Amino acid sequence: RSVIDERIIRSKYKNVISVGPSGMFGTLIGTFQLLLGYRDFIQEGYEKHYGKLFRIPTLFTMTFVVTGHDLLEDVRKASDDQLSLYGSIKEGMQTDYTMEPHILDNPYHFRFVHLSLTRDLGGRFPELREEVITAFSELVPPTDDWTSFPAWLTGKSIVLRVTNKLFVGPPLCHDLDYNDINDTYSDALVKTALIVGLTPDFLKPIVASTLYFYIPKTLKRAMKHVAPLVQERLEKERTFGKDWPGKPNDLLSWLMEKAPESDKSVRAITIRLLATMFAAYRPASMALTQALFDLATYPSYIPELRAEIEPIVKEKGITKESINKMYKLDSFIKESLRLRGGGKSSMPRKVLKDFTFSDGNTVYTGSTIIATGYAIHHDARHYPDPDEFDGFRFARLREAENDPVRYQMVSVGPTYMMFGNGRHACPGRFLVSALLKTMLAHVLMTYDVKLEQDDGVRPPDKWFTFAPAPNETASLMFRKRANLA
Ligand code: HEM
Repeated sequence: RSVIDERIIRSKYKNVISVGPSGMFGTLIGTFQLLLGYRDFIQEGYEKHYGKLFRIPTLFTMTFVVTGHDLLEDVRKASDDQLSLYGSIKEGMQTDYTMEPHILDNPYHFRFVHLSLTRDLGGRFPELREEVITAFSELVPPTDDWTSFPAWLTGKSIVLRVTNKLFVGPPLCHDLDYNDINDTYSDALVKTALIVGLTPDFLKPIVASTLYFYIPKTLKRAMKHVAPLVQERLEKERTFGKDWPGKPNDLLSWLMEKAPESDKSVRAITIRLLATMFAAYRPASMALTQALFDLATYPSYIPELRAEIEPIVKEKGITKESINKMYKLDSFIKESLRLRGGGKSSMPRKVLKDFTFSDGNTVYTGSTIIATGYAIHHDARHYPDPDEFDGFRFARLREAENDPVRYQMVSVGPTYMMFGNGRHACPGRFLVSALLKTMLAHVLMTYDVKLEQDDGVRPPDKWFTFAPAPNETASLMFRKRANLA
């Protein structure tokens, strides 16, 4: 859209509350503030105009922030052809330039998470638990003396390995180079998307091709690992038939079988593998690292968590059923997610058709709307002492209301936005809840954990555009649990 079109569209919005920069120079500044402090406008708007729609202009886009229960419900109920998650990912991740044009016209790879992963979770749990235990024993070997491990790197490595067990299976899920490629690819995507996103449309192809070189390079590296595996599985299929004995139940098999014929090349399959991993491992690694930081920062929770976990594990071991009973642990992790996550910009939706909210405001085609999970999670209307870490907050609510479902980690709603809300709420949350509880239960049973510095100060989060991320450089200390034989 030209700048003139943009100004005409903006004039239609003059009745919607405006927050942040205004006027031509204001919007120019606003664009730079996107990188520097744009998220503060979102917070400011939320605090001043709670329950209303407000807009924040930048040079190339108009972002609308939805606040309060009723407007969030409007978004939840809207159809995909009005408000589109994929449209906003396409724009936010600049997928035409960073992944594959049209990848989000048919994101069939996500259906693996919706259909296969979640449905088979119970049956697959024992192998996942084994992978968690082996990953910890190799990456955090229990020692008699305190040993320091880089928290973010270790958290990422464990999550990549366990998730890749479900995506490509062994031995590739243990391959350090392949796991590193998944990490590098995600990092390259985020950085490239940010720069291309700030570039005017007519320059995007040029800018993308300049920056793009390390995405194809990483893709080629990944294809070198995936190609022989595809070949091997195709040969087995030719020899033993479609359902050959020992056929792995993973994303790779799923893609080889379910991808449209035009997408059966190694390249197309590898892109979908990497794209699914991008959605999965980064938020899951952040959640694990943050929960470990919280365990080390607030050690007073450890005895009560152990008192909950130990008898359950003694009776049944760590199983899908037994982790369901660990509701204090569930509460602890959920509180960590609430306090550290959500993002100032969450649940993004691209407006594909003019959309009128229940308060009468209309947003026009081409705009973007967001909610602000971080502000919601830090709002005293929803959470008393919202900036405090209260590990058993949700466990107490569950007990007080005798409601085993409403306050669990996987339950979504307008006051808990970690996994979004509505038909696009994260389908991986059932897996991630099972994984995080298994990991934390294993850590509590096997190790003592503490901060590297004995000052009780939690390593500060690092903000990247709209969302806080765990401290990347801090380490955590582990040792074999004191009374463990
Ligand atoms: C703590 C970890 C995770 C967090 C915080 C998280 C968060 C989210 C959020 C906020 C959304 C968008 C929801 C919306 O806009 O309404 C989403 C979507 C999605 N997530 Fe997750 N996620 C996590 C882990 C995972 C994992 C492990 C997987 C895969 C195994 C996964 C797969 C997906 C997919 C496929 C979508 C797109 C849903 C759709 O197509 O409708 N996520 N996630």
